[in-house]
Amino acid sequence: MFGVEGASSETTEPSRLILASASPRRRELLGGLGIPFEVVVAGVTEHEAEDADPRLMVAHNAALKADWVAARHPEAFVLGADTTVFLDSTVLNKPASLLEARRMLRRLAGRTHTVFTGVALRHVHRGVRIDEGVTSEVTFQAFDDATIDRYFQVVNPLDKAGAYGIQEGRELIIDRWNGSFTNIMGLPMEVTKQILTQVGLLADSKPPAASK
Ligand SMILES: Cc1cn([C@H]2C[C@H](O)[C@@H](COP(=O)(O)OP(=O)(O)OP(=O)(O)O)O2)c(=O)[nH]c1=O
Repeated sequence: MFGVEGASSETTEPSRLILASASPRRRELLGGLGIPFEVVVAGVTEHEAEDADPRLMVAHNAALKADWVAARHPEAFVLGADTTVFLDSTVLNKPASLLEARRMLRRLAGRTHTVFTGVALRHVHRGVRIDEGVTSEVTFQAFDDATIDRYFQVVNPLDKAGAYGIQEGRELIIDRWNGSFTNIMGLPMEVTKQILTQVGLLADSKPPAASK
């Protein structure tokens, strides 16, 4: 986890939550919490450079998406996130073509890389600005081009950072991972739950302390 800063204040305004993301994976993961939310996609251009610091890049992009939507919905909580893959000092974002996707998978094969996700929660009227970051490590099997062909038949790599999705077809390419699985999918739920609990959108799930 990296970079925590937050504040919240009580008002009588009813709480509304917006997910600032077009990602179906983030929608599905947040939906699993059982709290109502809407989706508004931010009209921003993300900063994506191969030589960027991945920690700063995902934090910047998550904040960019959340801030854009929060400025237009100042009465709502807005959650933004950004995910990237990092190997050998290089950021691997979404591939622009199947050829680039193939090159990314060849590069990741047989190696361990890091997945970074930045999460930002905003509420303009309540002065809430919370920024969090999570990393996980993923080790790929050593596979050949025939495996990449099979993988592309089950997974669309083009909308995914690093050209893969841990949630589908992982038996073909992934050996093991360390850390949050949902971080690798695009929204680390452990930290997301913690943030939403902090601002009162989610009930504290910790069992009450035993009384003597
Ligand atoms: C590494 C990895 C990434 N991904 C996805 C998560 C993200 O959707 C995507 C990274 O791109 P992002 O820019 O983080 O997200 P997005 O463009 O899909 O959605 P938005 O910006 O509107 O929030 O890669 C997986 O689904 N599985 C994986 O294993």
